[in-house]
Amino acid sequence: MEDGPVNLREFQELAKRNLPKMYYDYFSGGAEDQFTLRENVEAFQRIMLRPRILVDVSKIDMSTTLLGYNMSSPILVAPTGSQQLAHPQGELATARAAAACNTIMVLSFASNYSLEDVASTCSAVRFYQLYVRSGFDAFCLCFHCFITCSFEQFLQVFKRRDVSAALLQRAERNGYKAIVVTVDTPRLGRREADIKNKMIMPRNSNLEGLISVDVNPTGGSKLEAFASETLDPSLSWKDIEWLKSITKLPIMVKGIITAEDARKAVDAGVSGIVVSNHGARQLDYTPPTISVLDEVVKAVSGAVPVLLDGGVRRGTDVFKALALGAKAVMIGRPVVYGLAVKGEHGVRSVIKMLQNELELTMALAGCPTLRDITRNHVMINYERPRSPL
Ligand SMILES: Cc1cc2nc3c(=O)[nH]c(=O)nc-3n(C[C@H](O)[C@H](O)[C@H](O)COP(=O)(O)O)c2cc1C
Ligand SMILES: CCCCC(=O)C(=O)O
Repeated sequence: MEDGPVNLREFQELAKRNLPKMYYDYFSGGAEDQFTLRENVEAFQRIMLRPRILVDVSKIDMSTTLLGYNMSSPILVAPTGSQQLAHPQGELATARAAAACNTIMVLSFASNYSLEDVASTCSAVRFYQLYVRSGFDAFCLCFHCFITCSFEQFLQVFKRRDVSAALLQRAERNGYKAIVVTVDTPRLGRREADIKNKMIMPRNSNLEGLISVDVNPTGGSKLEAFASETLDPSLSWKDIEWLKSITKLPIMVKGIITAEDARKAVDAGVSGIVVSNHGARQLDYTPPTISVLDEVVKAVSGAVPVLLDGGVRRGTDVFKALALGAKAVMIGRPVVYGLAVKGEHGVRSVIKMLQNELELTMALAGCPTLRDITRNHVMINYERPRSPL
């Protein structure tokens, strides 16, 4: 008999028992009615598998590459903020676990440990997730925009560049291999549990010395207050161009769920796209990510790798995403639950569990390598099943 949780859902139940309600609600919650939160998971359950038989599956190879970096399987760690609320070792533990599993961790802009601390804790390949932020704390001069923009536009651009540029430089210096720009968060989604709980705003080491944010101590969610002072709602496609101009690192965009935006992203010269609705924490009633993967993959037509996150809880879910054209998937909440249950060891167990499930799925579906997984291995019915009553 196995000890401890045997699947990712059981990790969630244990995490719920281990964590204070405020923190569990923050990690598990979604926006408003949480319709998309449920759908992200349930949409996977409306896709059936079409296994092929009598294929030699005595050896299964799950290894792959992303932007030229080797990975043991197509499962990455998504950026999630404030991991110290789950475990004192926070992002350090997650980074070590990702390294041990030979996968890539995307470190959140909203991490508690600094990107330097995380870099020095392990030598694995890491990406850095960036929110482009606003604020007037320090200025850097940009003559190009001074000449080409109105004064108002100039100030707009001016005010958000310094901190983002500083973070990019630090990411480069500390060996991060790509920048993942999150583009679905011009403002924070309305997370009602956080409002009720008066969610705290934990320490953000990356921003220390760069900005000081005045978070209203009497309001609802402090995280929301922090976000409204920190995130830049004027971010637009031209800023992707600017980011590209100030870093040599490849830039991926995270938060695309339409073919139209996927085409724009390719035109803007990004190196990868993450189909994501931010784990249903931003705009409620967006479609579940797995249901729009197909349209994004078609629009991109192989120009850049397409990743997916949102609701991936089973090896079969990973398989379904790959069958629909994803190069890899990312997991958000399950990692945090693993962290809350058993720190680094818990995160390792979560990643390994999903990898083992994927390996078994590939064997049972007659796919010895990732290349063997095709569109013909899935059957889709995105209609919500009717209640039998
Ligand atoms: C607690 C929490 C914090 C998150 N913080 C960030 C963040 O700082 N930056 C970001 O781009 N996405 C963030 N996300 C979104 C995740 O990167 C990812 O898109 C999402 O969690 C995937 O869905 P899943 O949790 O169902 O796997 C966060 C998600 C959660 C649950
Ligand atoms: C402003 C930081 C927000 C972190 C985040 O992205 C999330 O909680 O979903």
